[in-house]
Amino acid sequence: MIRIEQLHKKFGKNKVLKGVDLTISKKGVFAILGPNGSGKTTLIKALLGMVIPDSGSLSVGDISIKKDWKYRDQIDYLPQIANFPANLTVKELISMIKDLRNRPGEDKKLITVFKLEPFLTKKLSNLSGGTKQKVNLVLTLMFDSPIIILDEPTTGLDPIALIHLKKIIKEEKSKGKIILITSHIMSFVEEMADEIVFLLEGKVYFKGTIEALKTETKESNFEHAIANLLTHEDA
Ligand SMILES: Nc1ncnc2c1ncn2[C@@H]1O[C@H](COP(=O)(O)OP(=O)(O)OP(=O)(O)O)[C@@H](O)[C@H]1O
Repeated sequence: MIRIEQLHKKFGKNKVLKGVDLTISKKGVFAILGPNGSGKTTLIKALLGMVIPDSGSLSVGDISIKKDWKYRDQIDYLPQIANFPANLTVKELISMIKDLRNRPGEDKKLITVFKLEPFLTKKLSNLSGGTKQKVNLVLTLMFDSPIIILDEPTTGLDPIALIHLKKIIKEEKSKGKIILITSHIMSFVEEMADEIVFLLEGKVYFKGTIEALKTETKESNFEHAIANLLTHEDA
């Protein structure tokens, strides 16, 4: 259960979140969408305690974020840009993250799925972008937490890795988890998301299923339905 009420956040004069209300009470995949700079990452970071809101309340699993930081242990988070320590090997990084989280972590299956064995002893600075993203995914998905937050998970992935990622997301969903995803790849969103949360002008402009969005915008095509929301902004 995630509950966000009247969340406000500005950076200097830039008011990014202007009263976001969002409740997610059931399992499923929720796509946080919105144009560049609409505050998707800021919202996610607020949920993780990495951005301190100016006002509003956030709770995860009935625990208010302000009162107790232990809630973070329930969340597995994939950052949009992973800044890995350049001189560590993949193996060293995986073991460091396990130590930091003080949890065992099921990395072996993920390493096999993403074919990372040949890279385990390689330094992170020597990996390609897509391989780094696969490592990023292993670090996130190895801990079986009830909430998963993936910020642009498809970045740099080849088609085979993408198929595996989609399979993993579906498996995690079937375990009853809440999965939040941001992505600009509409085909990925359409295939994966149970609900869309569309941020615009600092608020949740639309929340509902893809079918509901299509009905509301009178568009049978998902990409056009999203574009329709944006056209309304310009109007
Ligand atoms: N630490 C920060 N300091 C100053 N401004 C920031 C900071 N973080 C984000 N912003 C600004 O807040 C706004 C929202 O950024 P955010 O990264 O949340 O958007 P986004 O919806 O995730 O965008 P994108 O789709 O491009 O990833 C942008 O104008 C950004 O420049």
